Amino acid sequence: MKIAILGAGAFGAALAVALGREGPVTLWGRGQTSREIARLPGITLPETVSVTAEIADIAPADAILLALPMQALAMFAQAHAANLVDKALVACCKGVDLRSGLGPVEILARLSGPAPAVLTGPSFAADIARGLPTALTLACADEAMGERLQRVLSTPVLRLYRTTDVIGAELGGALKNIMAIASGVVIGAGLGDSARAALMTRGYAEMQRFALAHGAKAETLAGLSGFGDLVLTCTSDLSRNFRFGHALGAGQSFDPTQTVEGAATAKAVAQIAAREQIEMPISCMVAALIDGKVTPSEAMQSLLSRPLKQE
Ligand SMILES: NC(=O)C1=CN([C@@H]2O[C@H](COP(=O)(O)OP(=O)(O)OC[C@H]3O[C@@H](n4cnc5c(N)ncnc54)[C@H](OP(=O)(O)O)[C@@H]3O)[C@@H](O)[C@H]2O)C=CC1
Ligand SMILES: O=C(CO)COP(=O)(O)O
Repeated sequence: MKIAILGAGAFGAALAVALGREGPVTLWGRGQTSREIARLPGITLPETVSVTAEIADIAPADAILLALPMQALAMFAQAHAANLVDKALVACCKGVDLRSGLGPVEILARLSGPAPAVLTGPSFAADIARGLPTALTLACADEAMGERLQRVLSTPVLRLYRTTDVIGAELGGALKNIMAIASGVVIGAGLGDSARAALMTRGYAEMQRFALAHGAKAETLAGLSGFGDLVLTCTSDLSRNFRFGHALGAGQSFDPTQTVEGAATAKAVAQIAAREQIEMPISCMVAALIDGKVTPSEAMQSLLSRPLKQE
C-alpha cells in the first residue's frame, strides 16, 4: 500500500517520520515546501518522505492519512473530494465537528470508497517523531480493511491495536480532550492533584455515558483511545488541551494559533448533550468557561454543589 499523509503539522509530520523509517511516504501540507516542520521543531524528515504542497501528488497513494484539525476536516474533504474518493482513508484527528455534530469517520464516509478508519490513542507527536514506543487504536468498521491498515501502519515502535468499534474510538479521543482542558483548569487554579484525580474519574464516567448512548462499547472506552489518552493528556503539560485549561484556570492568556481540539468539541458535545438529555456536567462547564459565561471558581462551585449521589 502506498501511503500519503495530509497535513504537515505536528501529528502528520510525526507519522511521516515514523512511517518513513519503514518505506516511502508522501507528506502534503498547504504551502509546505521545506523539510523543516514549523509545528514540530528539531525534527528532520527522512529522505524517504516526499514533501509536497501539490495535492495532485497524492494520486498514486492507496491509503491516505488525514492529520488535520477536526474543525477543518469537513471543508477540506469537500474541497478535495476528487483526490480522496475510492482511497483507504484514515482520519487522524480527534474531535466532533461543531457544525454537523459528526465525528471524523462519518465526515469521510460521505465520500465514496472503502469504509474510512480512525487512528487515535495516547501519542504525543514529539514522542512518535523521536521513535519512542507508542500504542494506538486503529478502528475500521470493515474488518479486512482494518487488518490491512493495521499491518501497513504498524512499525516496530508504533504498535497498532485494532477494533471495529469506530464510534467508541472516535468518541474516546474527542471527549478526553475536554477532560484534559478541565484537568488543566483544576491544576491552573491551584486545586491540587486530588481534585484532578476526582475530575478525571468523573470525566471518565461522563465519557462512558456519552459514548455508550451513541452505541460505543464500554471496553473501547477502557482502551487506548479512551482511558489511555485520558490519562496521558490530563497529566502531561505536553498536552495543548491541558496547557490551554491551565492558562484558563490561572487567568493567563494562551497562544490562539495552537490547535486545541477540546475547545470546539466541548461546545459540540454540550449541544448534543442538551438535545439528547445526556448528563455531561464537566463538558458543559468547559464549554461555558471557554465562552466566558462562567469563571473557573464558579465552574468549580457549580460542579461541587451538584446533588450527592451514588458512584
Ligand atoms: N500533536 C499531537 O501530539 C497529536 C495530534 N493529534 C491530532 O491530530 C490532529 C492535527 O493536530 P496537529 O498536527 O497536532 O495540529 P498542528 O496545529 O500541529 O497542525 C495542523 C496542521 O493542519 C493544517 N491545516 C489547518 N487547517 C487546514 C486546512 N483548512 N487545510 C489544510 N491544512 C490545514 C495546518 O496548516 P497551517 O500551519 O498552514 O495552519 C497544520 O499544518 C488533531 O486532531 C489532533 O488532536 C493526535 C495525536 C497526537
Ligand atoms: O492527543 C494527543 C496525545 O494523544 C495530543 O494532545 P494535545 O492535542 O492536547 O496536545
